[in-house]
Amino acid sequence: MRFVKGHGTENDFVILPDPDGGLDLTPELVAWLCDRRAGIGGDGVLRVVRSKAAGQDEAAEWFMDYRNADGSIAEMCGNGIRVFARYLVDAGLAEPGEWDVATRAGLRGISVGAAGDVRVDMGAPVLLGTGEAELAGRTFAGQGVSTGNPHLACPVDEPVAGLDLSRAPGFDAAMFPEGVNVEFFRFLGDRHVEMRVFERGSGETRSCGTGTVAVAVAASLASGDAVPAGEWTVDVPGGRVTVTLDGSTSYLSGPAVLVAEGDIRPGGRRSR
Ligand SMILES: N[C@@H](CCC[C@H](N)C(=O)O)C(=O)O
Repeated sequence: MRFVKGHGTENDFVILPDPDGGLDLTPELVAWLCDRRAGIGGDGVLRVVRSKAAGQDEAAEWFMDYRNADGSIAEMCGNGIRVFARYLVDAGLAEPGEWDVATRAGLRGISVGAAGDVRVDMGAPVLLGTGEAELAGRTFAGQGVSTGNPHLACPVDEPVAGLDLSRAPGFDAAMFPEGVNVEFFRFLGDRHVEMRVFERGSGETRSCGTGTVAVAVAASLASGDAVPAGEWTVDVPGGRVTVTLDGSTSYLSGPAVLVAEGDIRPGGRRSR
């Protein structure tokens, strides 16, 4: 089985080319692939499959089958879809330009050149109301936002580097019955924030694209904007992305890098 390894602001993925949909991608296989000691290592898996073969929206030729590191399925991945697009162009499966990718959250518009950053139209964020996260005995108020998947974006006054994200934050399961990705963000300047994230199904990661959009929305509201708006610079442990909120949709721009490729030996899986 071939694989490619890539990342977007160090949110890293194992990419599995499976154009005709023949791969039986079990949760156990995903967890092993993402294991940083026994497998290849990654925050998630991107299976690259034709929409037709996956029973998805054929308005887009390709479907991003995204899985979290624990094997669970998520609707959308903002860094993953940019890496997915970079892979398609690199592999000669798509031309540089503008086209859609199908995801479980619907079609997403890609803008990709022959090299460099990739921009994705992330769609219109949906406000989910306010909630609370518990972290290391402290309670943080946050803004719930859906960017195709659920987020709780919590403003803090201190540098985010000092927060203890070694354990999953607590949250209101009645508000987020399917779980939630929790972000903590601090203002650094005019429409400029830093954030850290604890992702549902993957733990703390060095970036989360859908989370950066949720944070931009929450930061805009916290700034007094009646409607989330503006171009936001979001610093994450793995780099920097730009989020643009234009009232009707949102855009995420940032690096998408392929770093390795090779063959997977499923026989290398350890039996417990
Ligand atoms: N890292 C991703 C988000 C991946 C899915 C998330 N963990 C979930 O379960 O919703 C991103 O870049 O958006």
